[in-house]
Amino acid sequence: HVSEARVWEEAEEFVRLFHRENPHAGDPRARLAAVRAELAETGTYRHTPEELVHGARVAWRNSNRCIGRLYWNSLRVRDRRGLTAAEDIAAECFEHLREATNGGRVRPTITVFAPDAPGRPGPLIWSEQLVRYAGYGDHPSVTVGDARNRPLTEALLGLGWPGGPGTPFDLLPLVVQGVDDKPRWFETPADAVLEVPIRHPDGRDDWADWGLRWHAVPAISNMCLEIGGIHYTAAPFNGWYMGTEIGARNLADTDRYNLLPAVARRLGLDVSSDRSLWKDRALVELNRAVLDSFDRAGVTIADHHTESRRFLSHLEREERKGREVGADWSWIVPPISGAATPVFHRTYEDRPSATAYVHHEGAQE
Ligand code: HEM
Ligand SMILES: N=C(Nc1cccc(CNC[C@@H]2CCCN2)c1)c1cccs1
Repeated sequence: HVSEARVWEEAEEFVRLFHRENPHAGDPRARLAAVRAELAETGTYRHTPEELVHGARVAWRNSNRCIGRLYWNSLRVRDRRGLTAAEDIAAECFEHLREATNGGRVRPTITVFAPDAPGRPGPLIWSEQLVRYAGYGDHPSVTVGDARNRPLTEALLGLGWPGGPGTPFDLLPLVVQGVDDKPRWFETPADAVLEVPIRHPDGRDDWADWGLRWHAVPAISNMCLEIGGIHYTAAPFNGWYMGTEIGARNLADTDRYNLLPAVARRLGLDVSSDRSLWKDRALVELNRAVLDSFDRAGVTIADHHTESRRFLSHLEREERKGREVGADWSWIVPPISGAATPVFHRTYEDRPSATAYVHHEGAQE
């Protein structure tokens, strides 16, 4: 809950930033007076379309945990602030996926739905991402699918979803809570989700029979976009994947698909002792498989070396523009080969910003 005085403080800071970074917008004083009046009268204020676009881009530029910020100023913004009903929001989320996927040439995009307003909380998307795989099983160590999504899968079954065929990659429906509404679920249309089969680059021992796959577009849907004191509670955004997210975390973590032992066995590695570094060798091969499979499928994906170099270019360019870049070292450094990437060999200031993507209070993260 934000007090009106706090909203004005952040609104003023944002409007001044907007006019400073967009000189064609002219003198900020008239806009500041209008915002102040609207706030006094209604307890909130509406961003102009241009302010919304710039605010969403600045929030990305301020995301301290994001290594991919070089292209912050080319984010595509889909303004859907008029939508408040769950079915309309779900439909636009699926259209977002189609547009962002773009046949494999992934385009960083955000869709902004109605914000919080006094006495009228904004809509919420319960799903962490627009595309999620089911996690079935009531015992922690025995899961079919993505164990991270066991709570969402349970919630869906509780909402009447019949469940999928029971494969390790069943697509979960999207869960949306419209304004003054209960949460509802919507099956994801097949034409909105592009998936990539993961096979070994050398095709040595055929992994095809394994049935490994991952979806092409990462789209975070459970964060809140805060711009100048206004909270856009449902504003799904996507970029492209960095290979390590899939190969070193989603498919490798013991509380996810936990595939390192199986990969090692298929590679004939000695898994009897840590000293053989079998986990490390399995990680490299799995990450090579992810990058090669996405490349063959013509789907945009970044490797952690290239993305690290881009991030340092971003730091240099922001420095030249007189802006400081905040970053969270523990999230920026990739989960494999850390010291082999340039982002490892320096420190960062992890300073907060008012215009940012934040986790809803009380969220699991
Ligand atoms: C264009 C390609 C992009 C790449 C390669 C990229 C890469 C990443 C990676 C690897 C992470 C860490 C994720 C994890 O470890 O779970 C991350 C975090 C993040 N990214 Fe980016 N990103 C991109 C675009 C974007 C865009 C378009 C936005 C928003 C408009 C964004 C906002 C964020 C935020 C807010 C986080 C932190 C999430 C959290 O706190 O849980 N990124 N990014
Ligand atoms: N490439 C991406 N990855 C990403 C970005 C933000 C957040 C996340 C999900 N983070 C949570 C996971 C789960 C545990 C540790 N990481 C992924 C993007 C997603 C949306 C825009 S870029």
